[in-house]
Amino acid sequence: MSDVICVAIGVLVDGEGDDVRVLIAKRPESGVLAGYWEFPGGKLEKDETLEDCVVREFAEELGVRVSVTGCLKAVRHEYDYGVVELNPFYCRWESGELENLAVVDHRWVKPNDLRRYQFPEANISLVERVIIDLGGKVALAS
Ligand SMILES: Nc1nc2c([nH]c(=O)n2[C@@H]2O[C@H](COP(=O)(O)OP(=O)(O)OP(=O)(O)O)[C@@H](O)[C@H]2O)c(=O)[nH]1
Ligand SMILES: [Mg+2]
Repeated sequence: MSDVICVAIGVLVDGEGDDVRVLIAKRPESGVLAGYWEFPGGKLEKDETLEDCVVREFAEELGVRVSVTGCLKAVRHEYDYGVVELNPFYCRWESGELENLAVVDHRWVKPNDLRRYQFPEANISLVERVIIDLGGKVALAS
């Protein structure tokens, strides 16, 4: 089996309660998974921790400094170009203005609206997890 491609991605969260929003970014219209929406991130470099990787990717792709506040369960997915392991982290904004440096668009979306965007197949369970974590509560009958 070929090597697993190790990737760190960040779920940048802003606001709380009914105002909570998550940042998503659109991949370039050419290359792997062209035009899909994603959580910013990228491939782990040599001698780098997953947390350092996600912080570096936000700086490179969107020009902002973030910090890691938590982690989510890793997901493995087999694409035709190889097996990708996504290592997701919750992040918060620290400084800088968002710019589309290596993405073509970005949006702040309500967790429940994440399902309206086309994410890579590997992200499906992660999107559901984020919706639950960020308050996608089910109303309980009393
Ligand atoms: N960034 C990111 N990559 C994802 C997500 N979901 C997912 O399957 N991937 C896959 O993870 C792999 C690596 O991500 P990437 O293309 O962002 O890597 P990168 O920033 O280092 O880009 P580069 O290789 O052009 O330098 C790709 O195969 C991509 O399709 C996601 O939500 N965010
Ligand atoms: Mg990337």
